[in-house]
Amino acid sequence: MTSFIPRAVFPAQLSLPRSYFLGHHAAGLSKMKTMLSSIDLIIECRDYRVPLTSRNPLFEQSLAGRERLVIYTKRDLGSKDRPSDRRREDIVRAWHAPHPTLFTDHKSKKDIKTVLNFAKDHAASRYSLLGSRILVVGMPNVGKSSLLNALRMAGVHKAKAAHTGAQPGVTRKIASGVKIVEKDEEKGTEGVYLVDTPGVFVPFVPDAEAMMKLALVGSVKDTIIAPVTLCDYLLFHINKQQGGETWYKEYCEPTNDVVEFLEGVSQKTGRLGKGGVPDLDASALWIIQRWRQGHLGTFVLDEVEEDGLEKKMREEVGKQAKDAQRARGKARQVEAT
Ligand SMILES: Nc1nc2c(ncn2[C@@H]2O[C@H](COP(=O)(O)OP(=O)(O)OP(=O)(O)O)[C@@H](O)[C@H]2O)c(=O)[nH]1
Repeated sequence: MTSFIPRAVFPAQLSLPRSYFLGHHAAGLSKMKTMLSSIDLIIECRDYRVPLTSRNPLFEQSLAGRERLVIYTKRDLGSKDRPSDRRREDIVRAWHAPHPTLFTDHKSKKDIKTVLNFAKDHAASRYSLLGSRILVVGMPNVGKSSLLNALRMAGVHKAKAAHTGAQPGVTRKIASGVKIVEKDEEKGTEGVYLVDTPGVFVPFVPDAEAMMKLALVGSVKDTIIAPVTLCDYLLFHINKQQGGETWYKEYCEPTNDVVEFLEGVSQKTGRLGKGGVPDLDASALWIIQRWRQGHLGTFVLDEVEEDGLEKKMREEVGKQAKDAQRARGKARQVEAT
C-alpha cells in the first residue's frame, strides 16, 4: 500500500478578492479613537488560529502608546495543550512583550477568571472615581462579544449583554460600558466596565492565502470566497497535520482532491441536489462550519516562528513604502496633465 503524500503547496489563487474593509469598520475605528481619552485599558482580541495574519496595523497605529492586554481567543479550536502548543504560546507571548498576553476559550471558567483577575488588578492599581473602562477591540468575529458576556457572567453573574453570532459583523455600534466588576466599598475600588466595539478588518490583505485564512476563521462573510475553494484550502491544511487524513475517513480515503472529498461528504450526509447530484457548495460550507466548531482537528493556520512578527512588520513597512511611491507617481502624473 502506498502511503498518502499531502500537497506541499496550495495553488496560487490569483482572482481571489483581497479586501473586505467595510464602511462600518472605518466608522467603528474613528469612533474608537475619539473615545480613547476615557479608556484605561485596551483588550485586543486576536484569533488563536491566525496569530500573524490577524495582526491589524490599524490598531497598532490608532492605539499606539496605550496600555494593552492581548487576548488570543478560541484557544480550544487551535490547541490541545500539547508541548508544541505551549512552545508556540511562549513565542507569541514574547512577540507582544511588554504587553501581557493571555489565551482563552470563552467557555473555560479558568480562562475567564484569569482575564477578570487581570482587569481587577489593573483597576486596583490606579484609582479612578468613575471606575475603570476597558475597550475591547479586534477583527470581526474574533469573539469580543462572547468574551464580554463571559466576563460579565463570571464577574457580576448577569446574563448576556451583547449579541454574538457565527458570521462577522454582528456588533455594528460601540455600546455603552457593561459592568464586569462591582464597586467594592471595603476595598475602596470602583466598578470595572467593558466597552464592546464592532470588528475592524485589516485595510489590506497581503496575499490570497492570508485572505483564505481570515475567511476560514470567520472574519470574512462566507459569501465572499467560493466555498469549494475555501474548503480545498482547509483540506490542504488538514492533510498537513499529523494523521489529519484520518479525520475525514468516514467520507472518503485520504485525498488531495477537494471534489472527491466533497462528493464523499455529500453522499454520506445526504447533501444532494436534483437527480442525486452531490451539492458541493452546501457540503463545503458544512465542512467549514464543522471545522470552526472544532470537529475536524484543532490546529493553527499560521507558521509561528520567533522572528515571525518581525518579518510580518517588515512586510507591512515595505507595503506602505510601495503605496507611498505609487501615490507620489500618481500625483506627478496629475501635475503633468
Ligand atoms: N470555540 C469557540 N468559539 C468562540 C469563542 N469565542 C467566541 N466564539 C464563537 O465565535 C463566534 C463569534 O463570536 P462573537 O462574540 O459574536 O464575535 P465578535 O468579535 O463580537 O464579532 P463581530 O460582532 O463580528 O465583531 C460565535 O459563534 C461564538 O460562539 C471561543 O473561545 N471558542
